[in-house]
Amino acid sequence: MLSGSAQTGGRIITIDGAPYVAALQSIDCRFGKGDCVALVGHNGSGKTTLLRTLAGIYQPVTGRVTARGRISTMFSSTLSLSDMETGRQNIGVSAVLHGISPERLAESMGDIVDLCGLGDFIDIPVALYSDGMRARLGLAMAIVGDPDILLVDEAMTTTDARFLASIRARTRYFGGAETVTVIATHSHDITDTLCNRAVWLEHGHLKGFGDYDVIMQQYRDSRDAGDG
Ligand SMILES: Nc1ncnc2c1ncn2[C@@H]1O[C@H](COP(=O)(O)OP(=O)(O)OP(=O)(O)O)[C@@H](O)[C@H]1O
Repeated sequence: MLSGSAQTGGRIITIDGAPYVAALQSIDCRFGKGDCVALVGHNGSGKTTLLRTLAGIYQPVTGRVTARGRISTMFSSTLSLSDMETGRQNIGVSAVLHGISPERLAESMGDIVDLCGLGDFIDIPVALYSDGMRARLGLAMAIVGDPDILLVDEAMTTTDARFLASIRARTRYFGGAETVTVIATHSHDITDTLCNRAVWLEHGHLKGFGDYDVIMQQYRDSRDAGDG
């Protein structure tokens, strides 16, 4: 359903005297329906770059990314909530941006609001929200358009485990049979609960890819040995 392959440097290179980082090299992996994938690795290993490449924000210098289905993202860098608007109004704007008709939004708004679990806060300005509340709203806004592929980063880690369990139980994401979810994070207590696959990056290289428990065991062993 979603596959990526990019060839680049994976090192600091100099062009016309200016330094550049070739952030990913020889990445070759494929995700399918039902996968909830953790991107793991040390700081600067390339997780965010891979996520943005999968989202189409970055184009690989060589190689290609193929995605079948609609992609939606929840990235800390682009969690563009309008602070002076209420949570409900922000959901409305997101629905328009995702091409949802007013009729369809009217039908689903109650469920989305309920999913956020923000109670009365849904109708007050977002400026008054905590980080976790903003993340709850951001995740609801990311899935309002019913995407097939959901890409999320550390922004969602400020939500609590109960909320993520509820999202998993009540939506198609985080392991639902018809969708792909990819999570880039250092919060492995979250991915331990949600993910069935893992991509382990090291200095922009694919160090491991496959079954979550197997790859994470290798990753943790490597860290314990002081390699990661
Ligand atoms: N906007 C940018 N312009 C140029 N290089 C960048 C940019 N963002 C990241 N890089 C470089 O790309 C490499 C991978 O960074 P990336 O943010 O993808 O890593 P990461 O695994 O998400 O890191 P972290 O865990 O610290 O968030 C790093 O070497 C970084 O210096």
